[in-house]
Amino acid sequence: MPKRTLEETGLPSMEEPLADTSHKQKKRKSKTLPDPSNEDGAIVESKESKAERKERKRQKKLKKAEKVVREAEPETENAVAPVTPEEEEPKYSEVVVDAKAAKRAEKARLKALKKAVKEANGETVTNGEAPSKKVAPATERSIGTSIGTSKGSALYSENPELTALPQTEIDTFLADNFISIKDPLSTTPIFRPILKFSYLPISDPAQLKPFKTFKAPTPIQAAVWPYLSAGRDVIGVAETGSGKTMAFAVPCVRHILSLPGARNKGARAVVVSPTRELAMQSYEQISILAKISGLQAVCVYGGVPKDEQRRTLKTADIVIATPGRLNDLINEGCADLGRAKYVVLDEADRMLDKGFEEEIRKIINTTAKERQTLMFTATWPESVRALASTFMKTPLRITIGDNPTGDLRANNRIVQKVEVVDPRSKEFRLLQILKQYQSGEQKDDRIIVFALYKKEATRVEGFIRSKGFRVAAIHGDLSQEQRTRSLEAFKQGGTPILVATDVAARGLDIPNVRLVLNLTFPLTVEDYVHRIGRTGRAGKEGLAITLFTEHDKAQSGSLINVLKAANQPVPDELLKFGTTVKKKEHSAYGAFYKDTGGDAQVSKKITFD
Ligand SMILES: Nc1ncnc2c1ncn2[C@@H]1O[C@H](COP(=O)(O)OP(=O)(O)OP(=O)(O)O)[C@@H](O)[C@H]1O
Repeated sequence: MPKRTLEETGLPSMEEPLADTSHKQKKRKSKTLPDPSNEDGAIVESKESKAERKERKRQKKLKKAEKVVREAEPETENAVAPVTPEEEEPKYSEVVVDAKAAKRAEKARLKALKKAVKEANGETVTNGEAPSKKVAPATERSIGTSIGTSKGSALYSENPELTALPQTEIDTFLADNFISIKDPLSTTPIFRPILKFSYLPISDPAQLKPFKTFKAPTPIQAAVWPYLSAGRDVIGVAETGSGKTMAFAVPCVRHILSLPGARNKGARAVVVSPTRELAMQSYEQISILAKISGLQAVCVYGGVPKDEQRRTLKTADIVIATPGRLNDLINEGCADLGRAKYVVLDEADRMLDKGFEEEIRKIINTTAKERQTLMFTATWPESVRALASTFMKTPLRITIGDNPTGDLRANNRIVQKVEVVDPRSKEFRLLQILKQYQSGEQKDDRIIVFALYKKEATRVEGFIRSKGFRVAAIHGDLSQEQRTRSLEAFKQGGTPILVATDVAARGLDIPNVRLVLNLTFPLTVEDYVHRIGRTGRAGKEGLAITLFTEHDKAQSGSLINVLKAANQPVPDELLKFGTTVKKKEHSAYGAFYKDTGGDAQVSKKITFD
């Protein structure tokens, strides 16, 4: 296994101009020769050479510190080649303009190195401050900004008001929201969560505009923003509807703004989404932030002509895309991601699953080597974890919810009802439920009915319409135009019922969906969690009804675990199908089985403003 280099740790490099004193060393030799003007021929040191001796000692110290860092770093399988600075990155020598400033900077660098060494050893660096069990003291946090950053990328310094908050407030926030931060570089969290929008490291207050209707950052936003701002690779796992899009969008814009060079000259960041509709939705949200800062975004997805996408790709700073069309455009030479250093996989477990994995690998291989890679999702099965790490550099995993191991959890504000039914009585029951939830004052309430197959969705849509309900459908047998029209009609309220396949299971953020009805159970329980996550979003309550038949019994164990973890009732008929959980299989990592006995731990409710 290759050893990690110091640059991979994000620590300042010995190769940087300030540390390069080899020319001085040569000079020193010539200056310490006997001085001909000195009669006894003794070696006389000039004032300058004293300074140089100091410099040599300092260099020795630095080397020693670097050695300790190297030895303290764990070996990782996904170690990558040292970062090569890009032409456009600022040269350290340009930043340091005079000798005094250079000295100061060098002193700070040495201090940072020492602290990083201690951190790498798992020691708490207190620097005179009271040590904390949960979040490192402020001085250490600011040192941490240099860890894991790609060269020249934006560094994060904590807002002084946040630094001044008592540690108890931080601890309470972390505990109340079940925020777990697993960092291979530090045993204690380096950064405090950004508890208020005003603590965000942004210079232009106009950038806070999109948040004016929100009370505070959601837990995932608060927890990931500092780390993403510091340039770290992050896996963010948080329940459906908890604001993950803004969690990666805000640091994305900040990252691009921190880069030198002109804007609107091509891709600096790329966000990959599994479905066209989700890509469009993320594009809309990201565009709002981007425009405020004079940045341009483009949405690249299949099923529509390429011309406009080709044209916009030439100038757009942020590319939001589905994998197939993006690869098409890369192959055509119309999408150049060579300077994209901020790479996001949204719905990451889906993107790493069979079918998408190859596409994703191709895309990531065309992005900048020294990129920052982010993965966000509400479900993080073991089957993709090892694969994910091959794309990332010492990633942190930030999990929201009382499942620090990243177990499957549904949103706790969703009431989940499971009815075990005879497959032949499903349509009858569907009709009963629609009548119950779409009568009188409730007639405009939004309901999503999930089917498994495209043909099934077409048939169910026709059946519902024949009973006099206003209904639209979204699935892969429809043209993109029809899909967009259906979704728009559902969002606007013209058709309150939407029949969908799993193309609509993930990510779609449609306000006030009253009920999600699973007419046919999905292929995986992860998909179940995403489907029901279309209701109960942004802190609201939701309802999901699932018709479960004997055909779905292979999933009963996993479903029972999800129900129990969310403190939901488990019908006896469901228990009869058994509690064995078949772990998801990945082509590269195989399957294994686990009998849980259905005793998943019960999770607690997380409050969400
Ligand atoms: N800080 C906040 N406070 C309140 N609402 C927010 C906040 N941030 C985002 N939201 C809103 O929460 C809703 C859900 O956000 P988003 O779609 O990003 O969720 P998500 O976590 O990505 O969900 P999913 O896992 O289903 O993709 C959106 O309507 C968004 O505008």
